[in-house]
Amino acid sequence: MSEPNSPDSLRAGTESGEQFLAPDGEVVTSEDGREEDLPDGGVLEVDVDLATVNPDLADEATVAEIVAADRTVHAEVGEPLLRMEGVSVRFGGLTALDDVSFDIRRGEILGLIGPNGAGKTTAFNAMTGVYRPSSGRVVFDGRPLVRVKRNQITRLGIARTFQNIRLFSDMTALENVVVGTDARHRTSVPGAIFRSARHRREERDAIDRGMALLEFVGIGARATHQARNLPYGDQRRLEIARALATEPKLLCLDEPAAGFNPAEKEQLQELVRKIRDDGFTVLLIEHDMRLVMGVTDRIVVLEFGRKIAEGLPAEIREDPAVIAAYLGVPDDATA
Ligand SMILES: Nc1ncnc2c1ncn2[C@@H]1O[C@H](COP(=O)(O)OP(=O)(O)OP(=O)(O)O)[C@@H](O)[C@H]1O
Repeated sequence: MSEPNSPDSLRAGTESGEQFLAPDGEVVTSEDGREEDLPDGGVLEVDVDLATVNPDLADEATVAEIVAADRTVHAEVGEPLLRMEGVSVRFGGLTALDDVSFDIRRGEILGLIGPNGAGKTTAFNAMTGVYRPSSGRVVFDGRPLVRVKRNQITRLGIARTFQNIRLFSDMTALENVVVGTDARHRTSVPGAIFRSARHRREERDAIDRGMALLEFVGIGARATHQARNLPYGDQRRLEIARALATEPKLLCLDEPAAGFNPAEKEQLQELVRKIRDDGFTVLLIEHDMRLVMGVTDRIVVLEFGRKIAEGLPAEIREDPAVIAAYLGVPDDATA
């Protein structure tokens, strides 16, 4: 499903009527294409004095340490974190995903590729709780997702970015990220209103972590810029920072390089590697084959809703079924 790539797509909910997960895990409906409201009636007050932000954030190792997720993950590194087990998704008479099985292993960057209409987005939606499989199941960190509501997915540890950038466009970059860290806060609404010591501490931590996240993705200097005024590439980075703010066990990136020039794609590769090296597991759906081949640890290939190949990038590149599926794609795009 191709998406517009202009900054105009910054406005949330441009896919009319579609529901999506807000950073606090609530389901937000944006039927009329307007920006979504603040979660929980605007409890959030982010009034940031950057002078108070941790000076240690100039140090890359400290930044990486703050950004790393503080979560218990049951899967060991290299073991399956998410399992697609014989998943089929049907829309009326159309089988968009047909008995598809594969694993995403903890600590890897898995690429999910395939020609247009192959079922990538459908698979992505099945594993992020947007679609319930017609048959088969998705198991995430040992827990079947069958009865999990969409608004629990973020809390369970799956974060995603969208083909169509979705940010709080009137908020600053830092505020956008702090909203994401807020998804993991434990303070009650009364706690927030009376600004309890715990709430103040959480707020300070959230701002520290928010700044670290912005540094991590390379836009620390733009912390106080309104999201709508950021260059397109920085908006994409901000989306990734916001997803990381929820401390996900699995980060799903849906065509993060859409609209990027070659230099930006190169930088994105570096960022995705850095995210993996910081202990996150990454699923990458991406059309740009050069980027996919250059950054992923393993690749799963779909065609007409079926898995036709799975393996290391070098194996996938040589796979006759994959080559046949991509016939017509110019050589330089697959190099
Ligand atoms: N909500 C829907 N209702 C009906 N058909 C759908 C729906 N979503 C996807 N499809 C169909 O399912 C098939 C797989 O679509 P999907 O978007 O998952 O493919 P994709 O690999 O992500 O494609 P692209 O690379 O173009 O984004 C296509 O034939 C598509 O038209």
